[in-house]
Amino acid sequence: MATAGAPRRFCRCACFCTENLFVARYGLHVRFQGRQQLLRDYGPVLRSRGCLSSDDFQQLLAELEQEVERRRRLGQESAARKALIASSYRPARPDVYAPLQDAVLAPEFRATAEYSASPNADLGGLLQKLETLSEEKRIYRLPVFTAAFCGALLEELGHFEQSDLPKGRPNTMNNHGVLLHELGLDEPLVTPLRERFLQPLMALLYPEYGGALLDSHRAFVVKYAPGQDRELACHYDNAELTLNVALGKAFTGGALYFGGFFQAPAVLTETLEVEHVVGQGILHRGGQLHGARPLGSGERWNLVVWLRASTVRNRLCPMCCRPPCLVDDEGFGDGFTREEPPTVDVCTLT
Ligand SMILES: O=C(O)CCC(=O)C(=O)O
Ligand SMILES: [Fe+2]
Repeated sequence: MATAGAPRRFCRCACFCTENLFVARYGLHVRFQGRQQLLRDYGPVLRSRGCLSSDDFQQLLAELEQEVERRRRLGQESAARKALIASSYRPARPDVYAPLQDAVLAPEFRATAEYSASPNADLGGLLQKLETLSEEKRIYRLPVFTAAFCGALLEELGHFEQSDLPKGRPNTMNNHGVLLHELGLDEPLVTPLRERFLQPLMALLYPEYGGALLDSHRAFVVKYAPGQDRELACHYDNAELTLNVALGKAFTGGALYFGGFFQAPAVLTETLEVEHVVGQGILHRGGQLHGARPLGSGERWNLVVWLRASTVRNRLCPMCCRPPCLVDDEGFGDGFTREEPPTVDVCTLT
């Protein structure tokens, strides 16, 4: 039976501080446990990518040690930024922080979610309402937000960016953008979006990836602009499922590309290229390898929601592919829990 009241504690996996450290200069994700291990595991590939002198290696070591330190402090620093923003930031668009109104959602999105939650819904019926970008890769697209809401959100995010408040990085590969929970947008916007609209859809589309059991998320906006991040290397997400919505602005280039599935047998799959359509969201499995082509001109802002199901990830951490070694964390952490989610006790009122 559900125990009402006590907020759930979420955790991360200890591998966060040792695995998947991204070295942009050499286009490589590495595991890092110290100098000897790095040399042993990555010496040849690092040399082939230009890490030649002992100075190069020394610099790489220093960067990795710094990144490990940053990751160790991340949860606490993020909570401190959130508190500071809550106490001193004045939004340009307070309307964006209102509890999720149906009017900000594209009518097609509302109708699709409503259909998915209806008793007779099935996958075939849902697929008729989505654009299938790849049947084999199970990648779909549909309108999510109205153009007016995308504009309002961009205005608000731009205003926050201009402020002198501290900003967290969206993830370990993107350097520019905004973490929506730090801005206070999880409770009014992202959590209801996940619970009321995304979950019914994901339950039909990806049942074996926890689509019906989503219980947390990490939501952020990535920003690409000349002189800032321009592209994103191929990766998989720390998520069971992902929603990626194009918010604008005007830009050329920056298409997403999708390869095979992480850890799937290396079959020859063709790369799929997807152009962005403002207001529309792409749905994919977190383990689908993907990246972003270089931006040509303009600015590209996308809302990315990494959707997590503790029941699935508690068994196997998607980043280290081992049973997670749990470390208590702030907020939703990385979506792991020490217990299975409470089952809801359904009372029938007669
Ligand atoms: O550039 C994008 O829109 C994709 C971002 C992405 O894949 C991620 O942040 O996980
Ligand atoms: Fe991603």
